Amino acid sequence: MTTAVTDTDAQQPDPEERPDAGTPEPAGSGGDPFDRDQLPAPPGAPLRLLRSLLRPERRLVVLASVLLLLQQAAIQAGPLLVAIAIDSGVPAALDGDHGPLITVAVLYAVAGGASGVLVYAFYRTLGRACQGVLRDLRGRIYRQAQALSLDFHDRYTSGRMISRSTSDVLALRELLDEGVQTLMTVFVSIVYITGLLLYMDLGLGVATMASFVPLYLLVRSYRRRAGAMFTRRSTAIATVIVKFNETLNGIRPVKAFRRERANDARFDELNSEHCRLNGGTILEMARFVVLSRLTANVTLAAIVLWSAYRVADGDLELGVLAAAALYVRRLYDPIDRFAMILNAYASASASLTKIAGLLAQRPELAEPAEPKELPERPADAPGREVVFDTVRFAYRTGGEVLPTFDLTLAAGQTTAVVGATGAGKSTLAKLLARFYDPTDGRVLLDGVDLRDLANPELRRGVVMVTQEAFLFSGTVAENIALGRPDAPRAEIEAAARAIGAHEFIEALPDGYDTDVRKRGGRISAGQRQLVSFARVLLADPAVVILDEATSSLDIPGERAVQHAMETVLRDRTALVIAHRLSTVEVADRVLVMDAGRVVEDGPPAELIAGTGRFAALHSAWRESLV
Ligand SMILES: Nc1ncnc2c1ncn2[C@@H]1O[C@H](COP(=O)(O)OP(=O)(O)OP(=O)(O)O)[C@@H](O)[C@H]1O
Repeated sequence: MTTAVTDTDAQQPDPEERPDAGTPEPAGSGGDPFDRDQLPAPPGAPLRLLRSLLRPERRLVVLASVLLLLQQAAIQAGPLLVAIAIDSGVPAALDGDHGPLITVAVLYAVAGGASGVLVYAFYRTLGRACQGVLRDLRGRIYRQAQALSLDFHDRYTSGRMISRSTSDVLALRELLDEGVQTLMTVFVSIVYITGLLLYMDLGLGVATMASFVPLYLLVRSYRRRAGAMFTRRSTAIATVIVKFNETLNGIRPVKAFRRERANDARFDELNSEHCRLNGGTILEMARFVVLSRLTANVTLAAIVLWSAYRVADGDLELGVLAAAALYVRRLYDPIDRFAMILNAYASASASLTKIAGLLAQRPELAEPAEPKELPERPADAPGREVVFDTVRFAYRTGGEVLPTFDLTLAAGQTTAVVGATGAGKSTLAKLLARFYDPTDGRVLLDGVDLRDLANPELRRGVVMVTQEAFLFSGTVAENIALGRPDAPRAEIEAAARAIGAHEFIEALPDGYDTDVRKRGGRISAGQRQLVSFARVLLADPAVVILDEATSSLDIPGERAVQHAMETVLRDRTALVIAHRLSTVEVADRVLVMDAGRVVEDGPPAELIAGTGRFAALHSAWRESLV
């Protein structure tokens, strides 16, 4: 994949968009899935994703399960010991034999202590496994974000991507941090308690099991009602994040056009929608808590009453009644937390579905299975030949931009491309940089199709410098060495010197080691361009594509950039989207584009001497300079 040495796209505001807050459609229900917050994923993808995330942590999960089984065995022994104390210990003590009662008391204390230690070990072990899952998931989303093509990003927008890696991962974290532990504990305790009740008294065990039926129905209805709400809530929060991100990305136009009030109003609307949906989920939860508590209390009362009559009839021992009351209470105790867990589960499963949809996208610009090598070239060879061979291209979301395009750029030649806005200049450059693949035809570098080149080979071959030189966090030296991170300092400095950036870099607080994002490391637009040119010089690609900045710099700044640009273009094949007369004048060849076609092509002097569009453009340019 071609390296964009400087990247403006990351800073461009997203197009205005509104991912259907509150009205989610199921995936695959027609229309462009990119208009919705949820991309379609193959059936069962969320579950497969979860399994694949858990697989590397399976040892920890098994260990945690064993610890939980032991801990629950210890804690659930309590009521049984109480029953033994009441039914055997107390009568023996009344007869003067205190042994059984003391033994039971000691066992109770030991079980309590062991349960404490085991629960700590269980939380620690499962916590480690969950952290591993989340780390893996964040890594996958990040790698996927980088792997997917520009075409994907144009449509998906960075706000949604951020929402996937923040609020959606957070939803999963909430489930994993607490929910899973509670869920496992509840499940194991149900098994133990039911088993113990059945062991102590068959009738009690069966009655308790029967009481699960209404609870199960309640849980099922809650899940059904809350599930849809959670999907809508998670879409609504994604919309809030998208809006926030868009405003921050476009903070300059926001200020320039005084959009603050209008943005506030729109943000309030989205924020309120999220709050409304959040309120709805809370109400659902309250309903569930009330109904489930009612069911639990009625069941408990019924079981105690029935058991009391059986004790009175001599059919049941008093100790067993006490133990049964304790067990049934324990059984229903986590019911409140259960609602929270179900919430966390619904929220996490909505998020997991969205993440699975994103991860299911296949990068369109895949690396070739059998990459080809570029032909050897002498060290002093001036670049490589570029051929657009019957290329046609249409963006996914628009009509054809380049209808059947043929063009050869000779090795070492600098070609300036000019033309009206929307003529297709940037599209041409992006095809050469392999940000996109042609819809039809081929782009060849020294006779090799760009699609057949492995990423490192392509990176050595073609580099594109976009308009606003983007600096990544890190030092100036690291920024220059972006295309060759292992370059020695001497070479980094040599590149900076050749470009004319050395002096200003030396004048920074820490010279080449100045962090560009820290105080004192602020670098002007012209200086950023010089750094990005030094980057290209150090990466030394055979072909360089330059999208010249339209913003005018001051005259000394412009001269410095012009000089640096000439250094970068020397001895390579260059395609420059030119906005300055001085650039066009140093080119070997000028292409005038109109509606995706080359309408004039020739050396600048020849075109200027003619009567075509470039001659007219050129004289208008000259007049504007006078
Ligand atoms: N990501 C995209 N998705 C859909 N259509 C696009 C996309 N980018 C550009 N286009 C369309 O392709 C056509 C050519 O655009 P392109 O950016 O190549 O023109 P340009 O000559 O570079 O214009 P400018 O000088 O304004 O940058 C335009 O009609 C534009 O609307």
